[in-house]
Formats: sequence, structure tokens, C-alpha cells
Amino acid sequence: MAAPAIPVLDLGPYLAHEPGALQATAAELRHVCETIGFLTIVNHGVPAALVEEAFAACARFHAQPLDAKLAVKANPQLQGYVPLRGSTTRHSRINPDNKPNENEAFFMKRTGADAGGPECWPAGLPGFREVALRYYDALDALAQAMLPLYAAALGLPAGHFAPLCDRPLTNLRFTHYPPCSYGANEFGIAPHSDSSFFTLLAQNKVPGLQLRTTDGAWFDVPVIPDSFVVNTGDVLHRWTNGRFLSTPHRAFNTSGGPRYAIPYFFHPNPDTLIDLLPGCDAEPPRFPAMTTGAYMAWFRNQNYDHVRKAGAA
Ligand SMILES: O=C(O)CCC(=O)C(=O)O
Ligand SMILES: [Fe+2]
Repeated sequence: MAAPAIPVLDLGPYLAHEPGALQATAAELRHVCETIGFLTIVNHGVPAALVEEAFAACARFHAQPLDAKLAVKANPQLQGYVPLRGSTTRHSRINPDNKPNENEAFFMKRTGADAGGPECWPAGLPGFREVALRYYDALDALAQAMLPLYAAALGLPAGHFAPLCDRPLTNLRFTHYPPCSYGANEFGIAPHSDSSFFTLLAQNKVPGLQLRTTDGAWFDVPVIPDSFVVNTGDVLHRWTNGRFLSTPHRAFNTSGGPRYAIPYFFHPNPDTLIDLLPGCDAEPPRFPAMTTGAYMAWFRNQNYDHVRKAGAA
């Protein structure tokens, strides 16, 4: 079976406010979201040097001794460090035989009541927080800049999502996949779809990410320099009554060396109700309406053992 071509969307003309670029780029986005759910963006405005700095900060975090990492162990709101095999992908419909994920990750948040204080940051890594937050800023800006594209892709006014996403729930995740020889049904991260509205995943020099197409086949996501992989998450899938795909994906590290990933997950405001968007309401709703906050709590409780143990929904 031929690998699907993952479309490359050039955001340059749109971000430069060229006439017609919003509608033209949004039309491409709509097609991608309805057929494959994954795309690559280039000319997105995030400096390559900043992406490198963020990858380096991720490596630096994970190079610390375990006790330093455990000093910022994740809280029930999922901010902090989740150790190797500390997460199990349970929310996914496509991975019934759950085994813990062969990765460790540091999760960051920064908005609203969710932001967490200085205790959430590693004490022994000068400059880490600054780099992470600079990277976070850049992705916050890119995510906001992309909202009109998603609105136009759905035939909505360009400003539709702005008031629904002006206090967004976001996560920046610094993941380390150590080299591993995987047993049956073991993964760096098991097959899943993301909880997000959309996810921005900085291009990884170490391959390992695969996506599953609608016919059930798995394919490598190609490595394109200076790009971000963008995938639709479950929030937009629900919002569009399934019209925009939330494509399953998984990752391995078979490189022999470490593999890092630095995904950014963008969700609407905590109190934004995920019901059916205008124009997506022709069929009866396939999913119960839920606020983003309730949805995220459910998602965390499914997948993170320490959250389950804390009994925090
Ligand atoms: O490691 C990767 O490339 C993807 C990670 C991922 O899918 C996630 O963290 O949700
Ligand atoms: Fe993912």
C-alpha cells in the first residue's frame, strides 16, 4: 500500500496577510482535516534556533538524576514529571491491550488557574524555565494565528474561535523515549488520538512517529526540516461531529540513541462547551456535549496512573 502523502501547508502567504491567502489556505486545511487529519506546516514563523533550544532543554531535563526529576513529580492536574511507564494509553478505542508507555515526560502548563507555581519547575536547571516559556510563547502565538484558518475551513467567520479560546488550556510536553526493544504490543507511546483541538509537534530529527489511515494501515510520518506536524485532536473531532478526523498515531524509538519529542497541545477555554459547531449539526450528535475542562479531566484520569490514584477526576 502506498504511503499517504502528508500534505505540506505553506503558512507564509497567510501569515503575511496576502490577499486571498486565508481562504486558500483554509480550503487546503479543510481537505486535510476531512481526509487524513495530519499535515505539515512550513513558514510558520517559529525560529528554527528556538526549536533547537527547546529540544536541548528537553534533553537536559531528562539527563538529570531520577530523584531530581521526581522532585517535580506530576500533580493530579498533570503538571510535572511522569516517570518511565507511568502512563498507559487507556482512552484510546484502538489500543485495547494496554501496556504502559515506554517514555518519561515533563508536562508544563501556563495559563489561568492551571498554571502552577515555581515549585512545578526543576530547581537545578538554570535557564530551563526561560527556554521552555519562550518556546511556549512562540507556540501560543502560532496556535492563536491558526484559529482563523480552522474557522474558515469550517465555513465560519474568521473570528469564531477567538472568544472560545482566549484562555486556552494548553500543555507543552517534553518527552524522552529511551532506546528500547519493544515486546508485543509495547510502544514508545501507544496508539492514540490526541485530546486537543489541535497539536503542534516540532519536526523530529529522529523518526519514529506513525499515523493510522482510515483504512487501518500504519505509515511513517516523514521528516521535513523546519516544519511542524499538525494533527487534529478529539476536541475538534467532537466539535465537528466527526467531520474533522482525529487521526490515531503512535511512536517508537528504534534509533539506538535517545529520542525526544516536544508536542504542544492546544485546547479551548476550560468552560467552552464542546457541542456541535454551526454547520456540523445536520446529523444527531455522536458525542455528548462536554466542557473542555470536564473533557480534559476525564482524559487525564484515563491515562495517568497517579491521577487515577489521587481520585482526581
Ligand atoms: O513522539 C512523537 O513523535 C509523538 C508524540 C505524541 O503523539 C504525543 O505525545 O501525543
Ligand atoms: Fe499524540
